Amino acid sequence: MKKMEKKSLKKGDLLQLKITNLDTKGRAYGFFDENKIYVNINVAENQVVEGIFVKRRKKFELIHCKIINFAGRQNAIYDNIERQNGGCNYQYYTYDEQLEIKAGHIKKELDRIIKHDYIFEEPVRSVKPDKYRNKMEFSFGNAEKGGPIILGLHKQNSFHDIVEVDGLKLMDDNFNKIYVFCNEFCKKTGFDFYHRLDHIGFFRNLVIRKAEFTKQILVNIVTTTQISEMEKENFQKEFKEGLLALNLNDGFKITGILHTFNDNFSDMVISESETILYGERDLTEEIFGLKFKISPYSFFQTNSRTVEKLYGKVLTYLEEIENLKIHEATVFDLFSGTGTIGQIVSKKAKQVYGIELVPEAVEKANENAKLNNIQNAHFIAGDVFEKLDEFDNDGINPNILILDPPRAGVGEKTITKLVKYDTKNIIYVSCNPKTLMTDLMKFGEFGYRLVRCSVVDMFPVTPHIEVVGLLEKYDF
Ligand SMILES: C[S@@+](CC[C@H](N)C(=O)[O-])C[C@H]1O[C@@H](n2cnc3c(N)ncnc32)[C@H](O)[C@@H]1O
Repeated sequence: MKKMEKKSLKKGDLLQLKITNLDTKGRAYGFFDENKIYVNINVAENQVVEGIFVKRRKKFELIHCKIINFAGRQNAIYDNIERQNGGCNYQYYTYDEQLEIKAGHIKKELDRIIKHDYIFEEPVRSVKPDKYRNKMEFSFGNAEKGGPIILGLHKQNSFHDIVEVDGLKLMDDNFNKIYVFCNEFCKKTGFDFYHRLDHIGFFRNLVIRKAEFTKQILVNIVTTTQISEMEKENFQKEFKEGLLALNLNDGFKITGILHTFNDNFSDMVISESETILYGERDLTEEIFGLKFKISPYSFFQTNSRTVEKLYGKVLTYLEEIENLKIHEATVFDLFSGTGTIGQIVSKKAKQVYGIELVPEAVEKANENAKLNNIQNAHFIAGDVFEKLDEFDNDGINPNILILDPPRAGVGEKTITKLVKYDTKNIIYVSCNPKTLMTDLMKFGEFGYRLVRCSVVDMFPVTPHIEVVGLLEKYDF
């Protein structure tokens, strides 16, 4: 490898770097003169990358990278080399390697903060290592400033640039067909994409969701209202007809087409108003023998086939808690989304109460409970921290807490409130190891410690992984 003298390493230099490892966020790095240098493409250990050396936010980085030595991993390519998007950080690793590395990261982090014995179980594999996503959210934009409109994902490490993703292996063949159609269709309309800086333009996002087990697909096109009535009618008609003419595989059908309008300045996919162009607005998924209506904007785990393993783990931990008479227990399902965990658990427990921030998800949770003939699960809308007081006022106390917070974690303020229930056990489902660690430390201050945990790989090829932990209160 061509090496540079330490003193000559300066901004703009061309450098060749052998990759040492991937960090917990899936970013690859190597060392040059004992300095850690990150690269801005997806690569694996021992591969050699060539790029331009820069210093950004106190970090050393190589940009405009290309791989010049694949270290025998060339055949493991998961996504197009040039594209580098979709979060496919582990695209050069075999599935076994991915799982080992990701589980290893979690174990290392836990060992850093936990000084007692705990059980770290065998990692739970994703049912499918690719084509597993049940939701894809694309953006309209251009590949480079001034370029023509395209539909795709944001290029890795770029706020503005979009890359086309035909063939991305995170999505299945039906999603790809729909994506390709929409990408071509938008180009033919002659309408521009929404430009964030001057707030002008029409196309914003495309969201495709599916219910894996009932074979339903919802296509949701998100635009501004910057279009005349006549243009809108034509657009909607042709868009709908084009989608319905697609020949989908494996018995899947488009059961809903939605046109969402969003004139908000925020970059999030927000619905200010909607028109249903075809069929149903909601999807209905079936897991654990229960039906779940999912509205276009409510949370649902993105890997449907592995979700039973994740929730199954919660159920197993619950059933195996010593001295918990589960049939007599009141369970709090906090951060409950569409009420999936609460309803699955309700078959075992006496009562289940859920709290969820998104009112539409709560509406669906209660509707789903009715649909499934479940009478002992109730969901309320609001912030967990605030809404717990309502249960207190009604004299409702949990025997066990199940927490499945968003990436931000549970947080100190809410934990301080939760520990007052003095439950012997807490089950914590985490999608973000960083906030899991801070929350575990906080729970630790109140006498709770992790007794066992399991990582469940819901997101192959990406750096993300779910962790299910069982906490127990011990006597000081
Ligand atoms: C990881 S999801 C879990 C959802 C559900 N348990 C499931 O598996 O489908 C986290 C949920 O927490 C909700 N949420 C975020 N912040 C919240 C808060 N402060 N209070 C209540 N719910 C919140 C989100 O809307 C989201 O539905």
